[in-house]
Order: sequence, then C-alpha cells, then structure tokens
Amino acid sequence: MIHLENLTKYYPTRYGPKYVFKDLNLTLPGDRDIAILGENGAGKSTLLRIIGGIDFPSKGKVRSERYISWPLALGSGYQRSMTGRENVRFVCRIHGIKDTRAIEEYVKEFSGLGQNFELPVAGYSSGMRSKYNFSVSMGLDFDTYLLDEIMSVGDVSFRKKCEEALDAKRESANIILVSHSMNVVRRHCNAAILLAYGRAEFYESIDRAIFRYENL
Ligand SMILES: Nc1ncnc2c1ncn2[C@@H]1O[C@H](COP(=O)(O)OP(=O)(O)OP(=O)(O)O)[C@@H](O)[C@H]1O
Repeated sequence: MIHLENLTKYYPTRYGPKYVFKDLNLTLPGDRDIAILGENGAGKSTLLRIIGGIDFPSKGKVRSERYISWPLALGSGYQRSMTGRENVRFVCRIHGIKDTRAIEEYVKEFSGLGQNFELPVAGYSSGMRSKYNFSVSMGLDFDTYLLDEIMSVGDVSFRKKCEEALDAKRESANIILVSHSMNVVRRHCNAAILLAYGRAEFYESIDRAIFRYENL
C-alpha cells in the first residue's frame, strides 16, 4: 500500500500560494498498476515526484512499506562532477546496497554509454542522461516503478530495450504511470488516480477513470 496523507503542494508566488493539490488522502493498493490522469498542469508529475521522494510536499506525507523508484526518466540526485560509475555507487549506497559491482556493470552495458560511463555526468547530452537514468533504475529491484511518459526515452532501439526490461521487472513489481496517451494507459494500467481541480479520486476501473477524465 502507498498512503497519501493530507498531501498538499503549493508554490509561493507574488500573488500568494499557488496550490497544485490540497489535502489529498488516498490509499493506493500495492498490487495494481496505476495511471495518474489529469489535464495539463493538474499536478501529475508533481505527485509522481513526491511519491518517488525527489520532491517534497508542502504539507502531509507519503507513507509506504514498498520500495519505490524515482520517476524513471529523471535522475536520482546525481552528483554532476562524478562519473556515471561513481554515481551508480553513490545511489547504491543511499539505497543500502553494499556490493555494487554487478549493478555498475549492468548499467554500463544497458546504457550503451561505453567510455562515457567513466566520465562525469555533467558532460552527458540530454539523451545520454535519460538513457543513463533509465539504466540505473533498471539496475535496482524496486517494488513499484514510477514512469513519467517513459517511452520517450532515447532512440527506437533503446526504447524497445527499455520496454523489454520493464516488462521483465513487472513480473514481480508494479507501476505508477503518468501518460497523456489513453492507449498506453489502457495497455499498462488496471486502476487510476484522476487529478482535477486540486483533488484526487482513485478508480478501481481504468475504463471508468478514462471515461471520467475524457468528460471533465
Ligand atoms: N516552480 C514552480 N512555481 C510555480 N508553479 C509551478 C512550479 N512548478 C510547477 N508549477 C505548477 O504546478 C502545476 C503542476 O505541474 P505538473 O508539471 O505537476 O503538472 P502535470 O499535470 O504533470 O502537467 P502536464 O500534463 O502539462 O505535464 C502547474 O500548474 C505548474 O504551473
């Protein structure tokens, strides 16, 4: 289960606080693949980042016993001056993994970065960085993977490799997915959160959620 408790996010602006969402209280079952639906600016990516622990709520908290990834195409607090390899060790240490060798080699091979893996990530192009980010998250075994329009990572062949790796992970893990494509959502998810007007509703049925979303 993932519990969202009084989850509130706002940004201070010159006109006062701009609320993205306010006092969300939801329990997300751990055995479902969940889409986050909502119009542009509804707060989908913000909610995903907060669930993944790379952004903070203004109030409230996320409570879970599950091992949750960060949103896959994004980084997980990499140190730009450190190499790809050093950052893998760093991320592993944060996640309590002591023997990092196999994960380092997996990330190097999967990302296809070659010698760049031994160079600082500050020098990576945006495409290289997203490949690297995705590869690091595939190197770790999470219970829940967070995906923000993930299928846009890299070129066609890399994307195919990502999909295969993710399919393999999903045999023992679940996903929470943000996507504007209802085809993608239908294919990958069997439940949904609909974000609208600063509130959130959980739907056991993906078809009902899509119907509600399309009729907002
Ligand atoms: N630094 C910031 N200052 C003020 N408002 C912000 C800031 N960052 C994000 N926002 C606002 O937070 C809201 C939610 O943004 P978010 O990216 O989570 O939406 P989204 O549902 O993922 O949108 P999209 O579908 O367009 O990607 C938006 O209204 C956005 O303008």
